[in-house]
Amino acid sequence: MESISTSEVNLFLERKGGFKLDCSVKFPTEGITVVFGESGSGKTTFLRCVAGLERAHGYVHVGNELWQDDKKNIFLPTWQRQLGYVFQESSLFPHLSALKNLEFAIKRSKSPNSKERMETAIELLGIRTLLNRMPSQLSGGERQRVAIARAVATDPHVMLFDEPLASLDFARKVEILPWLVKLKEELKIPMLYVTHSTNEVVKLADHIIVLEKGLLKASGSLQSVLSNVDLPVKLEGKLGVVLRGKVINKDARWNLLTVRIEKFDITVPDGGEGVGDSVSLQVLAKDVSIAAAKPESTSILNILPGIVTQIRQEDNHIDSLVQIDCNGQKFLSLVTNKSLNSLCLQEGSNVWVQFKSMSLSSQ
Ligand SMILES: Nc1ncnc2c1ncn2[C@@H]1O[C@H](COP(=O)(O)OP(=O)(O)OP(=O)(O)O)[C@@H](O)[C@H]1O
Repeated sequence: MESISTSEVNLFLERKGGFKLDCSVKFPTEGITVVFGESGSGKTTFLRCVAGLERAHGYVHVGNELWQDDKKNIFLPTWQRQLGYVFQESSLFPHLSALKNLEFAIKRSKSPNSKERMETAIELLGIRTLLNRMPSQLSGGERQRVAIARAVATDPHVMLFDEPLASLDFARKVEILPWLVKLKEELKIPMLYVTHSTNEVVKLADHIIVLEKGLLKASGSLQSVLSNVDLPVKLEGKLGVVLRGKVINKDARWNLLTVRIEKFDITVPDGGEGVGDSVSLQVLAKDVSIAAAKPESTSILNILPGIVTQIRQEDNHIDSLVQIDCNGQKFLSLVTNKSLNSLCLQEGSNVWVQFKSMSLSSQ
């Protein structure tokens, strides 16, 4: 089949209870596309319709897979869709060891390379030492890693995750996130990932689909959606952007890290990461301030030159949301209209952006 660079999903469904899903969206064929929204916004319904577990009207073309096209009378049942589905609960067979769970899954898959695939899955999720254990002998996080490996072992062309970390405590979530990052880097297949967790969005999302009451509120790259001042998407009620970079230096004296974000470096508190580690950082609009001239003798460690690219007045008539471009990286800053006026800020103004290192959380 011809290779395409964009996936496209158009879904329309109306439930008796009054819920309506009406969403037409495109997203990339690689990386993690997070489906984000409040409880009841239709995230799980969206995923189930993509998988064919529930039937909506529309069109489902993910990666190179055409699974539904109502105009051409195409609707593949779920078992004919080469997908891996990971649920909130691990759903492992309790009477089978981790290994037997994997073997059971590959027996049912159509992949000719199933043995190789299983090896890859075991490696990718780091579960070799867990293979002989029964699910009851695994921690919640380990169970979920085995469940993800089981899905990967079936040689899926698309991975679908429905809040896979929701039933885990914070420590287990933190433990499993790096495995998901590794999975996305190695597998290079489309992954749709349902969550309402800010931490998971910050850490995993390349692209984001935001649903609100069954309707598409926003979609695009994580950067473009979070830095949009016209239709701001809040994570846990907070506006801000996400920076991704690599640790390039550890300053043991002050317990600080230098993180390289493409074309500039920032300083953040040392959370135990090593040089070379990838980190994701959320920078909240309320923690970013703007100066018209380069601040001297300041306690703020992160100071970057930038250009004001957009300004939008907030409804409260007190603040404005300002978008600043710092060498290709967009920031948002919430400033009072009074400051906006006294600094004579307008689109195109050259400014200095500053944010405290302590306002960042590396993960
Ligand atoms: N099987 C079902 N039958 C009828 N209504 C359902 C069913 N499943 C979900 N709904 C309803 O459909 C709407 C969307 O639910 P959905 O589970 O897709 O939302 P969600 O964003 O995934 O929510 P959550 O984050 O709480 O899981 C809700 O109003 C829900 O009550």
